[in-house]
Amino acid sequence: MINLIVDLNIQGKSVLVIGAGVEGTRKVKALLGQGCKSITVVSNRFNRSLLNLARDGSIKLVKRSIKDPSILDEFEKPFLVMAATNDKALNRGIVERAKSMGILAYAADDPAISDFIHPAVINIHDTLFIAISTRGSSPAMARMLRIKAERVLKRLIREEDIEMIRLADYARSIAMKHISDIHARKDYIYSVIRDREIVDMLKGKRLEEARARALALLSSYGGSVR
Ligand SMILES: C[C@@]1(CC(=O)O)c2cc3[nH]c(cc4nc(cc5[nH]c(cc(n2)[C@H]1CCC(=O)O)[C@@](C)(CC(=O)O)[C@@H]5CCC(=O)O)C(CC(=O)O)=C4CCC(=O)O)c(CCC(=O)O)c3CC(=O)O
Ligand SMILES: NC(=O)C1=CN([C@@H]2O[C@H](COP(=O)(O)OP(=O)(O)OC[C@H]3O[C@@H](n4cnc5c(N)ncnc54)[C@H](O)[C@@H]3O)[C@@H](O)[C@H]2O)C=CC1
Repeated sequence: MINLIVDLNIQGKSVLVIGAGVEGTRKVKALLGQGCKSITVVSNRFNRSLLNLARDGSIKLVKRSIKDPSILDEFEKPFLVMAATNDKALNRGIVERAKSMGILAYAADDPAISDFIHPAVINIHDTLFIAISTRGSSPAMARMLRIKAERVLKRLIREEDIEMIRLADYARSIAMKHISDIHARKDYIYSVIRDREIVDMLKGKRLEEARARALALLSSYGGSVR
């Protein structure tokens, strides 16, 4: 299997999750922080944690014993369908039907037919995300290597690197407006992230000073902000 690793943006999109057991619940929880327009869960039973999420309005539950993939026709066309029942044939049928309707589709038990799989993710301060995928060969190894890599990466990637990501985000948004040449913008960004003074300021948590220095560097690349 060959997959293109991407970082999927589902903000403002509607998602339909089918099957609300252990995996379905995990998928719903992963979707919660993604700013989806709606998360609808269809299943013949629901656990306490999903019932609570439905009560506070975070998700919508539809209790239904599903016979076949035509269940999809009963809903407004979502952006993404995630099949997570423990019935492999049903999951496969749902994915096939969703695909034929032009909907992005995933089955928790079938990486070969899914449009994507979930890698193991190292989340560093909600700013840097490192994905580890074995492309379906061994989820357990993806998890184990995630834990191993986490120990090393959390030492290697320091707080000032994370602060630098935030500063570079600020610097490049300014550069987009004030430096017209793309090559000059690139040189400018590298001058910011390699600047010893800025690195020291970030280490010392002097964030305002670091921003000011980043702004001052603009003038050497044809831009200036008054
Ligand atoms: C294809 C994929 C589809 C997808 O879900 O996207 C998939 C499929 C399946 N997983 C199964 C089992 C397990 N999954 C885990 C754990 C994780 N599974 C994840 C991803 C993926 N799992 C995708 C491939 C990713 C890749 O290859 O790299 C992780 C990385 C990310 C996440 O899910 O968030 C997360 C770790 C997160 C973390 O800790 O960092 C464990 C370990 C444990 O629980 O301790 C086990 C038991 C041991 C084992 O089987 O390895 C089975 C049932 C097999 C059966 O019936 O026996 C299937 C179905 C099948 O393969 O048919
Ligand atoms: N992606 C991953 O990391 C993993 C995937 N899996 C796979 O995910 C699948 C689901 O596993 P679990 O969540 O542990 O199972 P589960 O038994 O906890 O949940 C299945 C859910 O689907 C519902 N369901 C089943 N048939 C239905 C129907 N016809 N109509 C309505 N609802 C129906 C059940 O009521 C239940 O809520 C399995 O096929 C398993 O192989 C399992 C472990 C990890």
